[in-house]
Amino acid sequence: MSFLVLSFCCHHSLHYLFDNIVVRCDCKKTTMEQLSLVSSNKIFGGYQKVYSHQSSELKCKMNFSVYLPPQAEGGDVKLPVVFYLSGLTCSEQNFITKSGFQRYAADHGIIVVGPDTSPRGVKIPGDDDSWDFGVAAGFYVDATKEPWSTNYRMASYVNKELYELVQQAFNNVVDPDRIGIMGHSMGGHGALISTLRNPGLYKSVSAFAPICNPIQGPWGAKALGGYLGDDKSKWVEWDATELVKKYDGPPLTLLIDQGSIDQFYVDKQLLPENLVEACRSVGVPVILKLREGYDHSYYHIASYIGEHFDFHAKILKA
Ligand SMILES: N[C@@H](CCC(=O)N[C@@H](CS)C(=O)NCC(=O)O)C(=O)O
Repeated sequence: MSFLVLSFCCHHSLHYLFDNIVVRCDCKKTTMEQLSLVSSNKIFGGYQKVYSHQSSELKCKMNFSVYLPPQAEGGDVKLPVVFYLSGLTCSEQNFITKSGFQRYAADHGIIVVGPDTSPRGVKIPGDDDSWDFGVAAGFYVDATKEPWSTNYRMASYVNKELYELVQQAFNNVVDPDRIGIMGHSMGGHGALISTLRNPGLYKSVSAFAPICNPIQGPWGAKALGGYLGDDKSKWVEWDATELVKKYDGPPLTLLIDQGSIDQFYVDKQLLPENLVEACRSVGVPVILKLREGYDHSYYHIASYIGEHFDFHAKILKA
């Protein structure tokens, strides 16, 4: 069973232009010399690399992955970039070792960047007590509640620090006007809120089994309460279903991919139908693919990652 929902709207936002100018003026330049190469492996003609760097937003050392497709060799052509945000319990490794995305990134000539899922090694009491909060569960928000607010700033890390770093360190091959984002589960939600909160920053967005309406599910309530405090009026600012109702940026189509027997979908942690309903109510185009028999794992992602690269390539003109 699969179904498709499409509707259309067209908005423009001056905020985006203004925000972009502020972001670009506000940063220190990052060069390759400030990155340490952790690993480099040739795959499908390109190179899967992992770097580490000292993050100013998270105040700790972080790993991130970069796939440079064969088209990046020589450095004389500017390529699109797609960020990939992973889910709970993941590091930058899961996607690069399990999804097989490199075949499609190489076909289309797309650079792919994957951050870790939380600050690492900062040792906040209780940060590794559970798998759905703290370490490997940063939820791509900026925490405002102590003791998390100093380090747990994954939204600013991804959308400002890493976004700028990639453009600066790989400036010979990155086209700053063709940047998209995708993710899985917690990271699928991260991709959605990063796009909806920063209109125009990402030109294309897709998600596998995303948490779509975290204020309505147990994972979301635990994370948003923990990182933002008890005031639920603050939670809605980080909820994709709530944010889409207020979206006022460049035209966007959301691609959501959901396995039908995913335990977290069945348990109503993900709630994609709520997002589709919200998109419908405001005329934001959304495609929901329900994949019969697929679960929450990387077997689902590996099976459809090629379709997601086709989707991003079409929008980013790769
Ligand atoms: N640890 C959880 C599952 C966590 C989980 O499924 N994580 C997903 C993202 S939400 C994942 O990508 N796991 C890593 C992997 O499959 O490589 C459990 O035991 O129920």
